[in-house]
Amino acid sequence: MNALQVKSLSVAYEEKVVLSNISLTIPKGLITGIIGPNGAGKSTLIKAVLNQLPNKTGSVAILERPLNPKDHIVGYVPQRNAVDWDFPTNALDVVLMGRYGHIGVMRRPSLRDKQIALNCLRNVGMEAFAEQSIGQLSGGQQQRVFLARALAQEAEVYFMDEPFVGVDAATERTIISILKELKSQGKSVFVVHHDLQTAADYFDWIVLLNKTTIASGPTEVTFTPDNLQEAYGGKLFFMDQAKSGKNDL
Ligand SMILES: Nc1ncnc2c1ncn2[C@@H]1O[C@H](COP(=O)(O)OP(=O)(O)OP(=O)(O)O)[C@@H](O)[C@H]1O
Repeated sequence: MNALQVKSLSVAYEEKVVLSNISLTIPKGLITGIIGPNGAGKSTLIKAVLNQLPNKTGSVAILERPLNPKDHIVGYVPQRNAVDWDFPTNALDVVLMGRYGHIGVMRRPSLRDKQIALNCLRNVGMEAFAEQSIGQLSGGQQQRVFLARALAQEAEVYFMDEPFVGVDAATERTIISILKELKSQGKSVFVVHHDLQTAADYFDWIVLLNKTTIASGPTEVTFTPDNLQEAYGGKLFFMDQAKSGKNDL
């Protein structure tokens, strides 16, 4: 079964076309990295797949079906800077929002929902911060809370937009081990990622993007100097520089 199938997807913001003729077929049960330079359209691709953008053509299927908001099969972790962290709420309530797909926005969460939410906070090492205002958490702690919210959705396919940005090494390890745990449960995870040094370790499958698809396939096939050169153009360096860490593109 395929986790994601995209056919001839194009997206424009007003007149400006930012994604052109994207076609992808990605099997279920993998951790996929979506990689490309700034402005390549990585976030736009996720938003288009999640039906959040009006101006698109082409088709998208998740687990072989068009996205149906009532299915709750998709979990989303937005970019951290896309979230209003001054919103007056605590960490537990943010995680409970992940349950709304199951309980409905008008109903009160049950004890079981609260237990699931607390469990998810525990999984990301944030149980002790359940009652803390989200605005008072550090960037990495906020990211962990958002990951917990996605876990609370109990989705089948996860889309995460740069979950490793601004987090320390311990948080990064926590996040990657959670992604691997999701994979071991047969779930599929899509991650927008910038760090080429870790990409080959983290991902089973890589989509290289620059306004259109440069490559999509198993990491060992797609993550090659030629494909990276094509995706990053003149901004690219050499693979051995990627390995030495001089890769912050
Ligand atoms: N709401 C918007 N209105 C108009 N243009 C937009 C909007 N959002 C993104 N764009 C443009 O679309 C293009 C793709 O942006 P997008 O954020 O998808 O790229 P990205 O690959 O995720 O970039 P980054 O790595 O910098 O986060 C960029 O040129 C950006 O300026």
